[in-house]
Amino acid sequence: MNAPLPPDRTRPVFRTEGVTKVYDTGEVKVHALAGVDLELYPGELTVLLGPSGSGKSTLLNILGGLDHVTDGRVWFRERELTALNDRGLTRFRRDHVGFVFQFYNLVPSLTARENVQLVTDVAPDPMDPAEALGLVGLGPRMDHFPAQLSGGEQQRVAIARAIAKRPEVMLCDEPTGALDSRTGVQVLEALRDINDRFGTTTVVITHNAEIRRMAHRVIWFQDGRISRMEVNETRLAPSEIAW
Ligand SMILES: Nc1ncnc2c1ncn2[C@@H]1O[C@H](COP(=O)(O)OP(=O)(O)OP(=O)(O)O)[C@@H](O)[C@H]1O
Repeated sequence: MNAPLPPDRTRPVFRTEGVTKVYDTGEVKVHALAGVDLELYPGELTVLLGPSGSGKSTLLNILGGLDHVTDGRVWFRERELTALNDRGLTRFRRDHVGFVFQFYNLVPSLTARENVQLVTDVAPDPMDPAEALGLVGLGPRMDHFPAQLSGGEQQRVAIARAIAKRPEVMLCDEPTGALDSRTGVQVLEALRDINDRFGTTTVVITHNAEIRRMAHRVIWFQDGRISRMEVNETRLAPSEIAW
């Protein structure tokens, strides 16, 4: 494998302009995002940090086409996501985005391979499920059911499911949140490996500040705004990160 190229910062994959999100629950209005201007670049692995409620998940859901902005605009390459209807957003998600959440959302009655196959059956240019599971180190466990796998292994099945459709972006919300540090490191290694191999633009939300050391870029949120950004001159491998 050739050494992965550094992110190309001339042509963003995502661009947001003045994104705000207000949740109006009747009695109270919650300002989840209060004007976010951001660019994310091809091949970049970005870690989002910030206190609980600072807007990280809201932004990730908007980038992934799972939620709508209240104001502002979002582009995926040349396409304006904020101009798409629900059907357009569904197609965007299906064709371009792999999601990984804190809880793995695997179907318990299906094996690892069958869980991945749910996605590969409907994707235009998928990997073989066995290949995707091999990439996350689960080749030998392909025919096991979720209940026969550890939390870290189940999360790696979820990652295999997300990458099997060869998405350009991976959006990961607390992917290690339910895991101990040893299994968490294996999950981060799988994400880093996918990012290195395929140049998949990857966003990882975490509460664990140490994880920022594996990122190309770290973005801090505070009160619905970006409060700080930092490019890592040197990155650590997940195995060098301890928490
Ligand atoms: N569906 C919703 N309805 C009302 N308020 C919401 C909804 N979703 C999120 N919020 C509020 O929006 C704000 C931002 O939430 P968000 O989940 O984006 O924060 P976060 O930084 O990801 O937090 P955490 O780290 O705890 O996951 C919070 O005040 C939250 O309570």
